[in-house]
Amino acid sequence: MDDTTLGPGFGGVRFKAYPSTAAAVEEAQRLAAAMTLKHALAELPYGGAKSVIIDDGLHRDGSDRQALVARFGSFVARLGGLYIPGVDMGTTLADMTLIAQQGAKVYCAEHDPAPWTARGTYVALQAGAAHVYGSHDSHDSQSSDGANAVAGLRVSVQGVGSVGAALARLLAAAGAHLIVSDVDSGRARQVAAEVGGEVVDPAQAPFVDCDVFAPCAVSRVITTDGVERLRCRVVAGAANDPLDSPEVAEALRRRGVTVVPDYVANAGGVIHEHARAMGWPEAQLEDAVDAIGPRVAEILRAADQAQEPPLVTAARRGRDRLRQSGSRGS
Ligand SMILES: NC(=O)c1ccc[n+]([C@@H]2O[C@H](COP(=O)([O-])OP(=O)(O)OC[C@H]3O[C@@H](n4cnc5c(N)ncnc54)[C@H](O)[C@@H]3O)[C@@H](O)[C@H]2O)c1
Repeated sequence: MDDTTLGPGFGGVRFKAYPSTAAAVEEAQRLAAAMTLKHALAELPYGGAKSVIIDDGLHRDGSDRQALVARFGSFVARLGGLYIPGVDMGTTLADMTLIAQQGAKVYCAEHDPAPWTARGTYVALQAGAAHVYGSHDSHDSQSSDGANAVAGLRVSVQGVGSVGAALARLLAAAGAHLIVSDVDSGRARQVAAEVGGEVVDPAQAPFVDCDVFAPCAVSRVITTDGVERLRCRVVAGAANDPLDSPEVAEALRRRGVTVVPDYVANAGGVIHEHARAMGWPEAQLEDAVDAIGPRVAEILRAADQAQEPPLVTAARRGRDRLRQSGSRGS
């Protein structure tokens, strides 16, 4: 749990192997802090939280996995609604149902948020591409028309799971050239065939010759050492926490690489969950997710003006919202 100023902590459950328990805890803390900012910037009534289940290789499938997820669910139930879990890398809708069966409130048990996360990431990527490369529509440099902003660009998508594959399809339909990668090489080949793209080694995904790098898998994929090796001018993807440190954000800015803040780009999924819980009509949900595009464009312009990384601008705006909301509540 990071912050509950705006409401109960809401954030996904990540099921993944870690080099140590400390590394798992650190990742959960960093991701929870990003969830706080994500909800604040998307104007949602939730706090920031995240959880990880450490994959020890013994509980990946079948009844062993079910027992582990159920145990996790009992723990969440004891928190009495303070934490609302949802899906994240490595967890499924079935896992959320199992957690709910232990008495916990969950999101994502009935509807997969991934298509909405992909849609939001897509409009965020368009906004990043329009900001750096301009829109192909000369009348409106802030055009939200994806075909105009991304047509002809080379986009490297790292991780073509639920979100990455959907994003790749949207980009291909808009005329982008796709370079796809995944540690599951069969999946990478399948998606590449579908979108008419090429496959590269996942470790090389950030460094291939491309205009946009879209991290859609694990966290902290761009490190200080990697900054000089990037060839794109835009980083915009769904992966949470893609930069290794704040220093990397500043180094990228100095190098002329625009990083679209991850927690602004990938908010489509949480907006979708809130919309379902509130019974919003489809058009209201679509509008709220598509509003990510103009929000990103605005943050990028403000960051340029302030000569700071967009992540710094976005974090300040998120904290301002928390402060305003905290003082209204007191
Ligand atoms: N699902 C959502 O709605 C949602 C919402 C917000 C943020 N995100 C973030 O987006 C990212 C992807 O989420 P997802 O739901 O698509 O997960 P997923 O588990 O469906 O897909 C992840 C994919 O990445 C691949 N992968 C794992 N490690 C990799 C590596 N080192 N290099 C390349 N590929 C690798 C996996 O094989 C898999 O195909 C995660 O960082 C997640 O936290 C997802």
